[in-house]
Amino acid sequence: GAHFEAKRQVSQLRDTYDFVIVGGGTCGLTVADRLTEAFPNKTVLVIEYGRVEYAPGAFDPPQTVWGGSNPNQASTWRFQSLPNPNVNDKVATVLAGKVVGGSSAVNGMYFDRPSRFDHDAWDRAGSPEFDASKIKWNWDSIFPFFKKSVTFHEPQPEFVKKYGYTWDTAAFGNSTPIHSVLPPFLWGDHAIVREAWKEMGIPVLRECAGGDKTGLCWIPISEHPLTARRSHAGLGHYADVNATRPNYDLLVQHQVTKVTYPNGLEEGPPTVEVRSLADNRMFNVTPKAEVILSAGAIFTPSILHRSGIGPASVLRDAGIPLVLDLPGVGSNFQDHSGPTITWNYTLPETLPDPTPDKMLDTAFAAQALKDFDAIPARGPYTLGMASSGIYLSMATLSPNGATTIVNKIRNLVASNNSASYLPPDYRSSPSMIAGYNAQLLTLAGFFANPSAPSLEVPWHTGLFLRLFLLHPLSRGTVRLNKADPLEQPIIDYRSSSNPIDMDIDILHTRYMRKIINTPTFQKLGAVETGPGPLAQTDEQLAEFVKDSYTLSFMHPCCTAAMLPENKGGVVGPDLKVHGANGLRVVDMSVLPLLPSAHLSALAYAVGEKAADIIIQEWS
Ligand SMILES: Cc1cc2nc3c(=O)[nH]c(=O)nc-3n(C[C@H](O)[C@H](O)[C@H](O)COP(=O)(O)OP(=O)(O)OC[C@H]3O[C@@H](n4cnc5c(N)ncnc54)[C@H](O)[C@@H]3O)c2cc1C
Repeated sequence: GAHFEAKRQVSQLRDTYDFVIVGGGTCGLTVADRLTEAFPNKTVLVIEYGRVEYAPGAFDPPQTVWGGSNPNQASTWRFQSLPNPNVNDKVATVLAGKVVGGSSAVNGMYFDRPSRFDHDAWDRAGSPEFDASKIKWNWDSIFPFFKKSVTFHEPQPEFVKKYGYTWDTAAFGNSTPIHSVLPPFLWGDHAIVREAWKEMGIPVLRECAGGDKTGLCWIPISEHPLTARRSHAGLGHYADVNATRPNYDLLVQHQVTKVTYPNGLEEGPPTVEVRSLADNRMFNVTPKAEVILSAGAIFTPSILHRSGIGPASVLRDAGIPLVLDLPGVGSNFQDHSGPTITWNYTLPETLPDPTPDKMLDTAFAAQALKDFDAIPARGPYTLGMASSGIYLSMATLSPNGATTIVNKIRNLVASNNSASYLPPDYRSSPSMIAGYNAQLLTLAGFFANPSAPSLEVPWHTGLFLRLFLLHPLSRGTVRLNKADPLEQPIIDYRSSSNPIDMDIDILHTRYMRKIINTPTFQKLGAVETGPGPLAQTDEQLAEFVKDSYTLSFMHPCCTAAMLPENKGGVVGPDLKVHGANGLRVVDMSVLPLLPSAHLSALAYAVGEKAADIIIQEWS
């Protein structure tokens, strides 16, 4: 099922649809699958910008196993942000899938889940306004949908023995053609860093997908257990189900430009304006039931902006007539980011075999290809971007540091000064300021909580560790490009615009560099190269952080947040846009806060829960 055809082209569109889903990505196809399954008599149209493509995995041949991004990757958007003045004017590069399957078809396949605290915070952030809603997004309410959203395949006993894999099947539902595995191969040095982490006192956890994840985790990757080829939404939620769903239509290579309310916002669902990429022809589709925006955290706010739904001042500036003033649209932008520490082993001959440089050996590389094409597949090409990760709370890795940071955040809120760190174009919005203050207090609570992670470090192979700032305090924006509003929006990360983020990055660096002194690293003659032994003061470490900073780990989110309107929210717990009838958002825009995990497992779970909400409403 790796290659598949779009079922219906534009000439075959039906006269009417019940649901129109904008964006055939991770969330959009999950919802489409569930709606067409639950409602055989209702029709669903998914409109997708990209096309149907084979989507290779993170290391699908013929590329080398250690080199950069996959040259065979399915189509992606590549966005360049504005420069970030607080990080040496660096520009973030952020990708997103432009293909059926969306970002699940191009991502690194690392398949971790957030912690229970992330989800419990969503409910708290919506309180008291959302308290009356029957729909909850706390951990207990979303966990069943995490389980439902993936089929986990237990590793073969030989690999359990070889690598020491552990897991808990109770965390998985195993009823969906979205697959995850612990890979049948790890590079020799994978065990080195795991061992060093244990020596640092980091607890080893049996399973991290059940809500509790402060410790050292095995992380599954999203691929098929037999072929080791990428498992993604375009396969699991379209190709694998579509033959039995005459009510499921997919229209590829079409861009949704905007939604309109010809009879006013009360009279939904809106009309969807569509542009054919082949000939620029424009046409409209008006569903009977709902429009669901699932274009991702960068394009969903752009569609809303073009529709006149967004911050009044921003729309005025862009020359777009205001339909609905919602300051949160394209605001509250967040992404994971962080510095990278590096080292050398001065006794490299003692590293356990095999190491990735073996791929330069013709016989080893040829065998790797053969192993990848075997059933079940084996060897280095079965890997995703990482298979282990640590998730540590600030209160554990630096109790004093955490107290200082928590106090700084609380003082910032108490002194009414937090707005000065917000983007200028929403600094004066009372709802955005109220929402930001509530978020800051929630994050202070995370940092004080010994069980809520603040730092993630995923691990694969090599001589570097990337230190993910899981909960940034800085907020950015996604705004229309006035020169060409149909193309890429202007993305402003504003990284470290709240200086406390830099304090946290420094604290994470100070902690993680201790790995060099562990017995395992010392046995290998490990020498720190970044930050390097000369960097000791906060000022020196700040320079290191800026120099080595990755501004985006490709997890843009939160630009149409599930929050009350008076806290800068765009959607309610039912995912309906505040004040706009028949319009929902279901994608990574709706997160109020970045979670302590990469986003794809969460995107599937949000899609599953959203589908459940919609099904209940229309049953
Ligand atoms: C390179 C990369 C690496 C990543 N690595 C990981 C990882 O290892 N692990 C992990 O968990 N997460 C990872 N992520 C993040 C994760 O995959 C995404 O956050 C998640 O898949 C987003 O899901 P979504 O449904 O919000 O959006 P998407 O899956 O991106 O779907 C949006 C869809 O909307 C379509 N679209 C956009 N605009 C329009 C329009 N106007 N009209 C019609 N269609 C439109 C797009 O083409 C796309 O198909 C990575 C992401 C990227 C890009």
